[in-house]
Amino acid sequence: MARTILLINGPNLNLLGTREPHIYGSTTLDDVLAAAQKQADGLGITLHTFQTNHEGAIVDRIQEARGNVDAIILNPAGLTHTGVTVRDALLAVDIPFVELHVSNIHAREPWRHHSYFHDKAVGVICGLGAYGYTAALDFVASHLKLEKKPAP
Ligand SMILES: O=C1C[C@@](O)(C(=O)O)C[C@@H](O)[C@@H]1O
Repeated sequence: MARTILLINGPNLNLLGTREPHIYGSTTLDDVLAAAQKQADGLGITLHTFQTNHEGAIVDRIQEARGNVDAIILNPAGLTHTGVTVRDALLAVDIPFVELHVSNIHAREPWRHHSYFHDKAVGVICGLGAYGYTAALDFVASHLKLEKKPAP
């Protein structure tokens, strides 16, 4: 069972709730994070959250997580379709992660169908709206079986 979880939200997700609400809904990122924190408290786990509009900052945050985070929940946002460096960082630190999208990327433009993460993710959640964050946290906290890894 994962004890410390890092939730990362990529570019433009700071605008969740006001950004294209017909696609992403009206729940704000603050709402999502408050609900996730409450859920984590109930599950008895530590939740760290991080949002940035900068790819390199995500790489830095993933590197910092090495050795002190059990699992990552990642909404890579637009970097889903371009983010080789974020993929490389996840593989480098070897922390299991769930890929999450608020919208169903497979029902959208063809270029959104490709993800640089899906083949390495433990699982992919997409199209469940803000509930996807609840589902991801519940899965990671309660169901993800973690193998003990030797310290780097
Ligand atoms: O910014 C985003 C958000 C997204 O990751 C989602 O949560 O549905 C889907 C991406 O294609 C898009 O670029």
